[in-house]
Amino acid sequence: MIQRLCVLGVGLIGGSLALALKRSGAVSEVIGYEKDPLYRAKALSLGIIDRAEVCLAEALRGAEVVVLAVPLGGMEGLFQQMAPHLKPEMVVTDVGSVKGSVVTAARAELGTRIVDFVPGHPIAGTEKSGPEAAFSDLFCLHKVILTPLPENRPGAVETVRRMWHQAGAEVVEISSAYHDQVLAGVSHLPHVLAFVLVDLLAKVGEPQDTLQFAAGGFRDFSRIASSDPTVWRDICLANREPLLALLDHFEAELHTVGEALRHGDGGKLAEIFARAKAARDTHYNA
Ligand SMILES: NC(=O)C1=CN([C@@H]2O[C@H](COP(=O)(O)OP(=O)(O)OC[C@H]3O[C@@H](n4cnc5c(N)ncnc54)[C@H](O)[C@@H]3O)[C@@H](O)[C@H]2O)C=CC1
Ligand SMILES: O=C(O)C(=O)Cc1ccc(O)cc1
Repeated sequence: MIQRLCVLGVGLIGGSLALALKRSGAVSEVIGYEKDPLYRAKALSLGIIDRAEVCLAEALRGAEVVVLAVPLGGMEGLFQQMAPHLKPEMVVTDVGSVKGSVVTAARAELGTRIVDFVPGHPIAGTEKSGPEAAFSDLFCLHKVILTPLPENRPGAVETVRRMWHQAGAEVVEISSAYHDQVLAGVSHLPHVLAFVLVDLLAKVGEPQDTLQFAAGGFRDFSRIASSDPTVWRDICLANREPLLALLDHFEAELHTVGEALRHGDGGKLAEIFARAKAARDTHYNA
């Protein structure tokens, strides 16, 4: 049982974690540190947090576990501001979608307290944001990736592992470098593609005219283009190297498709489409 949890950034992910832990009885009290006054009030009225603090030192006081749940661009500043207020045995974790940049910032700012910072990333979310979008089931049966550091105190890793387990998630551990490479492919590039396609369609015609003719496939593919632009700007910048490498690769593959179309090469198109269908079916329909 966590006696006091401090959530920095009470939006979709921070809010959902607080609700999940409250529902399972895994936390006694949740303190919220949230920069947006409207979100602060909403999180209180929805019962996501028990107390809102506008002073970071006050928010951290007496917390057993601190969770950074702000967009990636805000992580380094928070590490810097929180460092003087961290007490021994206070466990700190984050939910950022990129791990290398968060680990670099934590190492730069936390000094010896790095032993109790355990990087994390729930592989669950939606295209919505803010406390009103939070719900207690979000992490049920979803994976949470931890990328523990060699410096970590084993007890700190165990505390974070137990917290996510109590929120309903399955916890796995991998390295932060591998995490960032894999997530560039299964999450970051797909979001970029969805944003770019919807932007392109919006530029060439009035969306209300053209989207009325879209079927379910377009709705499925484009849903993530409704995600928060700040959150996604930060993710792309934080993971720019793996994302750029993959984008180059993707451009080359698109060029191959373009050439096949230009030459009426149906065999090539069918070969690519069949390989993709087999890979997806094997994973989802197994
Ligand atoms: N959206 C998603 O589906 C997922 C997001 N993540 C990660 O979770 C983190 C949060 O994302 P969301 O919950 O989606 O965003 P969100 O926009 O719903 O929540 C972020 C909250 O942090 C607050 N905030 C921003 N800067 C702050 C600061 N310096 N101090 C205090 N509060 C601050 C915002 O006002 C907002 O309420 C991001 O790092 C993102 O990469 C991880 C998994 C899934
Ligand atoms: O909306 C969706 O389906 C997502 O893909 C949510 C999501 C967004 C960011 C993450 O780091 C993890 C999951």
